[in-house]
Amino acid sequence: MAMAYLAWRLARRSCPSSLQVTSFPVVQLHMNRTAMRASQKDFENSMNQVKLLKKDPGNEVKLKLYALYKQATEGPCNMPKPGVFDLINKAKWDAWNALGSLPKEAARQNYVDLVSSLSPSLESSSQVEPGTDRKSTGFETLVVTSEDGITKIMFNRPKKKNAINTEMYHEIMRALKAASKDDSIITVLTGNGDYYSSGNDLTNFTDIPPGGVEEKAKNNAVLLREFVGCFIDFPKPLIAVVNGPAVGISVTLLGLFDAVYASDRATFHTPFSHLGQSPEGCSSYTFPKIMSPAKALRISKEVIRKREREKLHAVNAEECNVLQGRWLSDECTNAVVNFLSRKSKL
Ligand SMILES: CCCC/C=C/CC(=O)SCCNC(=O)CCNC(=O)[C@H](O)C(C)(C)COP(=O)(O)OP(=O)(O)OC[C@H]1O[C@@H](n2cnc3c(N)ncnc32)[C@H](O)[C@@H]1OP(=O)(O)O
Repeated sequence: MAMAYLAWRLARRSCPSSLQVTSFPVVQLHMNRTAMRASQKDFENSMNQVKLLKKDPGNEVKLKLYALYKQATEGPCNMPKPGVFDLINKAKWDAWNALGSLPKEAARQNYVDLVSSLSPSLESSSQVEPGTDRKSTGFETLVVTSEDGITKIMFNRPKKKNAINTEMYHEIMRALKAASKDDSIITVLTGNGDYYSSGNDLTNFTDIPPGGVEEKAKNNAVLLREFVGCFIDFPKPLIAVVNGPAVGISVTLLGLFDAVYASDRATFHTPFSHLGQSPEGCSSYTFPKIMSPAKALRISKEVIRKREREKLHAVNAEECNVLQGRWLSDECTNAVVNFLSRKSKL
């Protein structure tokens, strides 16, 4: 696909030609137990943070925290369904049961992310006066700043071409959730260094859980669906400043932005035939239909997006289901093994 042409087309919201179809690999290597112990530690820290919250987060959030806590510690809902007049326990049962078969690992991470979005440090930062420069700490893979009504989320793994690893997926979701509630008017995503982003970090598929590659593919499909869902539901004008080459999901998500500005170093690459991947980021829906002009105002975005939100979530779910299967194919596994071992041949 001609990169400059796609940059122009994305910016002009017209639609490029067709998408190539490939799938994604899952490689059988050693499980990273340290990473799992760290997330358990984060989980325990978050449970303590909940007790320090300065204000009541409200029943909806408390029910979500309860449900994620139970899912993370006990797995799928195993309580008998309370009677209709047992309102409190029925509400708790409904919240927990709604998580279905969400893996404990994912529930634990979601619990940590939710508490982080409520944590006192973020709460105090949302009280910062407009117009002051604020660099949000608490992110390992991003630099988040907010000034003059603009919250900027900058991918900050320049040594890895801003490849998006699991931590970065969660941090981008957390930053978007905070940006949706802060005092900014618009949110801008861009990259630090010479790349905007080289897309999914291909080592994401190397820490195989006890359930094997099928569980990994399922966990990644759950992560991808939640990640893309954050972009579908983001309420404010979302702007991409593509400062350099963009690859994979960092390109396919652009169809959910309200405006895309491309520097003269920007290129847009979707290596689907090379990696064997089916579309993600709702691109199977947005790319073929992007014709309307970029909408800068929040209200017009809501008018347009609310008609499509349900459809976009359905497209996201279907893309994730297809990807979950494709990630198990030999062609994808070979493609990523070749990438990850390429330098060892030098
Ligand atoms: C769970 C949700 C899944 C959602 C699925 C999404 C679909 C996708 O996003 S598919 C697209 C995946 N991305 C790629 O295939 C790009 C892979 N990278 C490359 O082809 C090259 O690195 C690139 C052309 C981007 C840059 O090439 P160079 O300029 O030659 O730099 P290097 O290759 O030396 O890269 C420097 C450094 O970064 C590491 N790197 C870069 N991109 C990735 C990546 N996507 N995943 C993992 N690591 C990446 C690269 O390995 C180098 O690391 P070191 O060797 O340690 O220096």
